[in-house]
Amino acid sequence: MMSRRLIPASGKVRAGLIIVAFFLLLAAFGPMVAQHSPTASGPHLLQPPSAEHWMGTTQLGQDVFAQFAHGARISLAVGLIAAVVAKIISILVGVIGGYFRGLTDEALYILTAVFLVIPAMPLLIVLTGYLPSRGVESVAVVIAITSWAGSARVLRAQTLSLRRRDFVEAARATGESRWRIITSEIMPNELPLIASGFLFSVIAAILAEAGLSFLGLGSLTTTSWGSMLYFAQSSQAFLFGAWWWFVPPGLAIALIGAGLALINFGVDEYANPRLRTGKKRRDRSKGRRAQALTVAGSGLAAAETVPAGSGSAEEVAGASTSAGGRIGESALTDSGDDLDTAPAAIRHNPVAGEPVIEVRDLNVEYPTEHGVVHAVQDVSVTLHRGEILGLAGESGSGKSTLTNTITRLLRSPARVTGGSVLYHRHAGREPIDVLTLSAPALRAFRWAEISVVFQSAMNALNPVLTVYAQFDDVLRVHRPRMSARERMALARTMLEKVGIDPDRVRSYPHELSGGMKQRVAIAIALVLDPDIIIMDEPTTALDLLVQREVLDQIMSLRDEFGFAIIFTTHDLALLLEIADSVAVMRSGRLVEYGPALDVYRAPGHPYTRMLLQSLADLGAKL
Ligand SMILES: Nc1ncnc2c1ncn2[C@@H]1O[C@H](COP(=O)(O)OP(=O)(O)OP(=O)(O)O)[C@@H](O)[C@H]1O
Repeated sequence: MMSRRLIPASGKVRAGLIIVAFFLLLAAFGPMVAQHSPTASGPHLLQPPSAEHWMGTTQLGQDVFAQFAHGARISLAVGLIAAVVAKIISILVGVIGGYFRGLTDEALYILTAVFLVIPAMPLLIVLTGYLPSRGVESVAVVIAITSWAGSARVLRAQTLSLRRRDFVEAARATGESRWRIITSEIMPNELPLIASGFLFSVIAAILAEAGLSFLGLGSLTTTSWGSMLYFAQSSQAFLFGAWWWFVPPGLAIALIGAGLALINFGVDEYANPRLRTGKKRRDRSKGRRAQALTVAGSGLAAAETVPAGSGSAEEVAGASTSAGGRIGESALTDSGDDLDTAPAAIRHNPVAGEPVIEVRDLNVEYPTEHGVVHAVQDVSVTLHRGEILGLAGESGSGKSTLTNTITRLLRSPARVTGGSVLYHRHAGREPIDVLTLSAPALRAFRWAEISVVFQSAMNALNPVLTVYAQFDDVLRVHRPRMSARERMALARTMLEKVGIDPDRVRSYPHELSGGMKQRVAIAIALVLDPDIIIMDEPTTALDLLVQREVLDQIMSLRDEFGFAIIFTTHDLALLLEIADSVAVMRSGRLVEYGPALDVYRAPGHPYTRMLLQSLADLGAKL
C-alpha cells in the first residue's frame, strides 16, 4: 500500500501532478500511438481534426498530433536537461562558495554577478547562433548556461546563513568532514529552494526553447512545441483560422507551467518535516521524569558505555567533590582595569582525578578594523577526569573563545597567539597538544574524546533530520563499521539513558519539547563515550523545572560515565551548586579559579565578590 506520506494532502499539488504526469505520458507513449510521421506530408492540407488526423493537419498536410506528441518529448527533454544542468551549476557555485568563503567564494561570486547582469535572452540568442549543431542536448546546455546564476545567488545567501547555525557548528564539532556537512547538514535544509528552483528552471527552459524556435533559432529538423508555433506563425495559420495547429502547443506550454507551479506548492510539505501532515504523534514522553539509568538490552550498549576514564565514575566524582586547599600561583595576571587593585584568587584545583585537559598560558585574539581584541589572555586551567568545571563571566568575557579553542572550533579571524591545550588520553603517557592536531586527527578527536552540548538544542539539532539521523551522522563518521541495526540500537539505548522513550528516535526536533531536545543533544554528545563534554549554557533556554531535571540528569550521567564537564554559564549561583571548581573570566582573563566552596566562602577577586553580593541581594540560597 502506498504510504500516506507519498500522497500529497493538497488538492493543488495533486492537480499539478496529474497535469505533469499527463504530459510525461504523452512524451513517452504519444509518438508510439501516433499513426503518422511528424514530418511526412500528406494529401489533406490544413484540415481540422478528424478521425484520421486527431488534431488536424498543417499546410503541408503533416499530422498535428504526431508533431504535438514528438514535440512534447523534445520540449520536456530540453526542459529537464537544462534544469538539471542549471541546478548542478548553481548548487556547485552557490553552496560551495557560500560554505568555503574566501577566494573561492569571491571568484564564484564575480562569475555569478557577470551572468546576472547580462540579459539572458540576448545571451541565449548569441550563444545559440554559435552552436555547431542545434540538437536537444546542445540547446538545453546553452539554456542552462544562461539561467543558473539567479538560483546560485539565492543558494549562496542561504548557505551563508546556514553555515553559522548551531547545528552546523555541532556537525563540525562531531568531526564530520566539510563535504559531509555540505551534503547532509546544509543541503537538506536547502531542499525547498533547490526543488522549487528546479521546477522553475524546467518551465523557464521550455519557454526559452519555444522562444528560440519561434525566432527560427531552434533546430528546424526536430519538432518541438516551439517549432510548431514557428511554422504555424510563418504559414499564417492564424489568418487561416487553423486554430488546431497553434492552440495545442501554446496551451501545452501554459498547462505545463501551471502544473509545475501547482507542484511547487507541495515542495515545502515534503522538504520541511514541520509541514507534513497526518503523522502527528503523541508526545508520549513529555513530562516524563528522567529515569534511573537502566540500559535496555543489548550487549552492544554495555560495550559502548564503559567509562574511558581511570577509576570508577563514583571514585572520580566522589574525589572531585571532596576537596579543599588552594593551589600556588599560576601564570595569571589581572587586567588593567579597576580590578588591578586586588590580585586574582588563584587556587589549587582539589579534584583527585588525573588531569584530562590542561590549558596553559592561552592567548587568543581577533584582529578587527578597530584594533585587536584580546579575547583570551594568559589563561591556564586544568580539567580533571570526572570534574565539573564551571566557567562564569559576563557576556564578552571570553568564555566561548576559550571553549572553542579547546575544541578547535574557532572561526576566522580568531588566532591563537600563544599557549597550549594538552589532552591526556592515557594517564602517564605524553599528552597531545590539541592546537597542533592535523585535520584527520582533529576529526577523530572531536566527539570521540570531546563533545559539545550547545545552548539551544532547537538550533543545535538539524530541523529536517530525525533524531536517529542525527545519531547516525556521528556514528557513520566515527564507527564506520557499525551496522545500521547496531546504530539504531545504540541510538535507542542512549535515548533511554537520558529518560526519553526510545521510539522517539524517529521523531523530528519540532516534535519534541525543549527539555527533550536538550536531552537528545546530551544523548548525542554521550554516544561515543567522550572524556570531556563542553556544555555551553545547556539549560538557559529551559524553564526552571525542566532546567532542574536536565541538571539532575547531567549529574547522574556524569556519575555513571565519568566524563568531565566544562559548564559555561552567566549564572554563578548555578555553578556554585553543581561545579567542583569554578573559573570566572573577565575581559579575557581568568580572575578567579578554584574549588566551588572556596570561591563561595572566600572569593579572592572584587569582581567575584560583587557577583556573590548581588546573589545575596537577590536572596539566593546556596
Ligand atoms: N569573530 C569575532 N571577531 C571579533 N571579535 C570577536 C569575535 N568573536 C568574539 N569576539 C570578541 O571576543 C571577546 C570574547 O567573546 P566571547 O564570545 O568569547 O565571549 P563570551 O564570554 O563567550 O560571551 P557570551 O557569554 O555572550 O557568549 C568579545 O570582546 C567579543 O567581542
